[in-house]
Amino acid sequence: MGLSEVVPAGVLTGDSVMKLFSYAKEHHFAIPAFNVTSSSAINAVLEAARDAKSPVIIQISQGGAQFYAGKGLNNDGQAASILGAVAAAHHVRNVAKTYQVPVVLHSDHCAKKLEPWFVGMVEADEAYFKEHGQPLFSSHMLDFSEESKDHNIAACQKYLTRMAPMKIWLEMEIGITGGEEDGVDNTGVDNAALYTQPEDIWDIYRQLSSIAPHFSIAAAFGNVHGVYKPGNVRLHPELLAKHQAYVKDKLNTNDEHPVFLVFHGGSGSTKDEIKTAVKNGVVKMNIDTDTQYAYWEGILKFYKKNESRLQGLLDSEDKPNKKFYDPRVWLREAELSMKKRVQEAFNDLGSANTL
Ligand SMILES: O=C(CO)COP(=O)(O)O
Ligand SMILES: O=C[C@H](O)COP(=O)(O)O
Ligand SMILES: [Zn+2]
Ligand SMILES: [Zn+2]
Repeated sequence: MGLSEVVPAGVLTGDSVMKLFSYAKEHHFAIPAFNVTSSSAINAVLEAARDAKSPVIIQISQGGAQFYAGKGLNNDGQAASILGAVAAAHHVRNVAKTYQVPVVLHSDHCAKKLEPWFVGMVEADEAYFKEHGQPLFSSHMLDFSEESKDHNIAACQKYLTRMAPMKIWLEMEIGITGGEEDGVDNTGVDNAALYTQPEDIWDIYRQLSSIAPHFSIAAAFGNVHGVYKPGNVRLHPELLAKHQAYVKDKLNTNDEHPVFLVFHGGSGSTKDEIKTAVKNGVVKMNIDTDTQYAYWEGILKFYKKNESRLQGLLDSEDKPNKKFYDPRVWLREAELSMKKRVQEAFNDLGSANTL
């Protein structure tokens, strides 16, 4: 049975999200999550998913959401980031069905200082739920990994309880993703925090599963946002096996992978690292840096190829250059280049041809 018989096309919510992640775990593949900052990037991701016959996760960060609404807007109280996230969500909802792929619509890292952004999105979910019987988003990430473990878990419990009636998925982070995210600079963080312990996973699993089953854990195994010189990042996805075994033992279940795990900092990872992570129950891998670069590279190549036609309104023979500087032309090159990198991720994670 293909995935298209299990979940519908378009934005998934509630039980469908659980069905998708369970199906992925059962069939040993994961779904890539791409950060987007514009409708152009969203369309590129959807086009790639359609052509690769893959489900896909589209996610927006707080900064990405602010950009989506417009950097010219005031972001006091996260107003622009809330507005942008809602606008992006509506764009995805409006077009996803026509691309005929199942889409998980997700919001990325939300540190404590950005909490009003999270609350604003949940309010939008509640309003949408009142009208349509389902939330606006499929899932949200709450990233209180900078706080104490108890504080982190308590915050997740609070929001999971609020989201449970709408069956919104919650992704939480424990341990720390190195590098940078939304102005949180984790470049100098203590090494031990980059690797989560199995006991921590169990504490989280125990305390969240008592509220609702719709949650996943982004456990740190050396992950870093961004791409660095080879050798600088030490990823240990094999550690994830220990988490699964520990929870399996505590639960006394036959399920080899009781925990839904998330892989942050997917860019620059080797095919082997990705394979090992998926083998150990990772169902979602985030990719931003590599697709950002791919998008840019499309423009770079286009510019180099057509440099002489991109210097003014008219060329040296006074012929119009309109066909070269029209944003639909060079942004399309960006989209096609991004599409290629997105499709590479479907292949790496095994989600291609699962529909
Ligand atoms: O984890 C990510 C977004 O949350 C993406 O990380 P990369 O930019 O390293 O791919
Ligand atoms: O958290 C990491 C993602 O790559 C989002 O990045 P951003 O905060 O620069 O939008
Ligand atoms: Zn984080
Ligand atoms: Zn991340």
